[in-house]
Amino acid sequence: MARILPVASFDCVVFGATGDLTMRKLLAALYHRYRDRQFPDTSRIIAVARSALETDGFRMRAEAALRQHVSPANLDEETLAAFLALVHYRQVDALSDEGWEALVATLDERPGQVRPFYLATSPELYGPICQRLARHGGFSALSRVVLEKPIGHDLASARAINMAVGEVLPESQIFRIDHYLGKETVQNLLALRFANPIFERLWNADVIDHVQITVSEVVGAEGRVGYYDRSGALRDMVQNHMLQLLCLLAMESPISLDADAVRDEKLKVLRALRRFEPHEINSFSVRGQYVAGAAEGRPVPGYLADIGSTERSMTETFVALKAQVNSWRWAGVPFYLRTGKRLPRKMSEIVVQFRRPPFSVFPRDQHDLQPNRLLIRLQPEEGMRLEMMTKEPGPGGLHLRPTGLDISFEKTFGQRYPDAYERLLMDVVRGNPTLFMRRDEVEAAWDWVEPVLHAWAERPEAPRPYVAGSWGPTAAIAMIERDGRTWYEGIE
Ligand SMILES: NC(=O)C1=CN([C@@H]2O[C@H](COP(=O)(O)OP(=O)(O)OC[C@H]3O[C@@H](n4cnc5c(N)ncnc54)[C@H](OP(=O)(O)O)[C@@H]3O)[C@@H](O)[C@H]2O)C=CC1
Ligand SMILES: O=C1O[C@H](COP(=O)(O)O)[C@@H](O)[C@H](O)[C@H]1O
Repeated sequence: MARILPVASFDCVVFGATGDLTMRKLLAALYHRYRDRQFPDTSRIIAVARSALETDGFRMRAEAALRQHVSPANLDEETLAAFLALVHYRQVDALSDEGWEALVATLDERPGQVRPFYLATSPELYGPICQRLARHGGFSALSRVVLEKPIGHDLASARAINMAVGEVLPESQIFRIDHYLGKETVQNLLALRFANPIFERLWNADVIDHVQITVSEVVGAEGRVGYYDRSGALRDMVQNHMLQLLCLLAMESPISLDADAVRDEKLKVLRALRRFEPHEINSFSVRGQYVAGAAEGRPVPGYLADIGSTERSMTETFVALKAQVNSWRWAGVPFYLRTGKRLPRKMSEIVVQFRRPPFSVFPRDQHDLQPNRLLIRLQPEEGMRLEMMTKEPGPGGLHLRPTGLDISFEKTFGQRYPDAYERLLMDVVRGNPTLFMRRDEVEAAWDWVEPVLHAWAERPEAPRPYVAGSWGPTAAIAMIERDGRTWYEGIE
């Protein structure tokens, strides 16, 4: 059974409360934690945005969002009503000086509460919000500020944001969230690697041939087109989620699970990533953009139609990269990263492919020996599978075939677990930053992706088209096949 460890009473101020992230994820996350009685009734959720709303009007929106995003099995009317009673709305424009005193006065009604400020707004507002909160006396020793990803648009803007926030708060009170770090299987990577010596002994270039990380989505850019068209897949997914996964796979054992010990090791990986030279970009990266095709059996428009544009857009909705970590452990082991919208299915998977046997006693013309693979599935149905060659049971000679040793977390542990936002929000209240990104990590990640962004910006050719519902441009397949390898298309 998952143990629910209660947290202290808090006033969680959510900036960007009328936005997509709050409505789809944050309210539902807080509701679930309340339903499990993880936080007391003395807590409050103070929703903030520019929209002219009263608390009652916001509660109606919040209720509609919860009915849409919480499964009926988890939505009971009494708990819903009690949860909504904890929600309050304050109208504040982050860029004006009005409304702050009233907001701070609300917080000062309960000075002993933990004060998370969740900034679910565009990153340009992180500095102004923190500076105004400081000026109006909104921060206490129990405050923590949560910054959503991406932090900035490039290295310079990330540094500027980190600087502006760092001027008014110490690093220990800044929580840069990457919700992938809150996913069950992602945390399980630490257990897999550092609680199981059988894997750790094999975790190096002597035994591992290559690693693949795929985060594929069926959805297009719809709903968030303004943001997405300025961002693209490299900034939206690779700079943060995918590099964090790569770090957890490639890092050395931390000296403890202390937040800085873990983050120090991740930082070393980011700094060890081989930087791309401009002339290598075409060999080591592919960018694509979906055109009309199909998703889940239905026709869907292309990206340009989704963003309502008749002109070409240079925004990539797909990216594939071949990364390399310059270290003794990983020398010569490519890490292939691939992510995109409008791919055939929603799946986040890591494939660790081991080397082939150096010599086979089984005649080649009769036995196709597949390499061992460790598949780590983040979603859907979190779990792991070790693929091994086994003899088909029964008489009739020796026939080999790949078989999987499976661990499905749901089947094994059989219960609902808090999702990433639920877990990370509770970590914020506890003041535990282990699963959050430190400033230097974010900047090192930008530093690595920037040469790709620059090289793409300088090239006149648009991202390569791919049909919605396919696995991206054929150039991405060619990129890995040039190395004699193939993309793994997911556990069936
Ligand atoms: N949506 C998602 O799935 C994810 C989002 N993120 C990140 O979360 C953040 C929010 O994203 P998302 O919810 O999609 O964005 P939205 O555009 O949907 O929402 C933005 C919110 O900010 C508010 N806002 C805008 N300007 C101001 C201002 N001057 N003062 C106060 N509030 C303001 C808006 O409300 P109003 O107009 O009423 O002021 C709205 O509530 C972004 O940084 C994004 O990158 C990260 C991961 C996933
Ligand atoms: O941060 C983001 O993540 C989502 C994908 O998250 P997942 O938990 O559903 O895998 C992505 O759709 C979005 O574009 C991006 O901003």
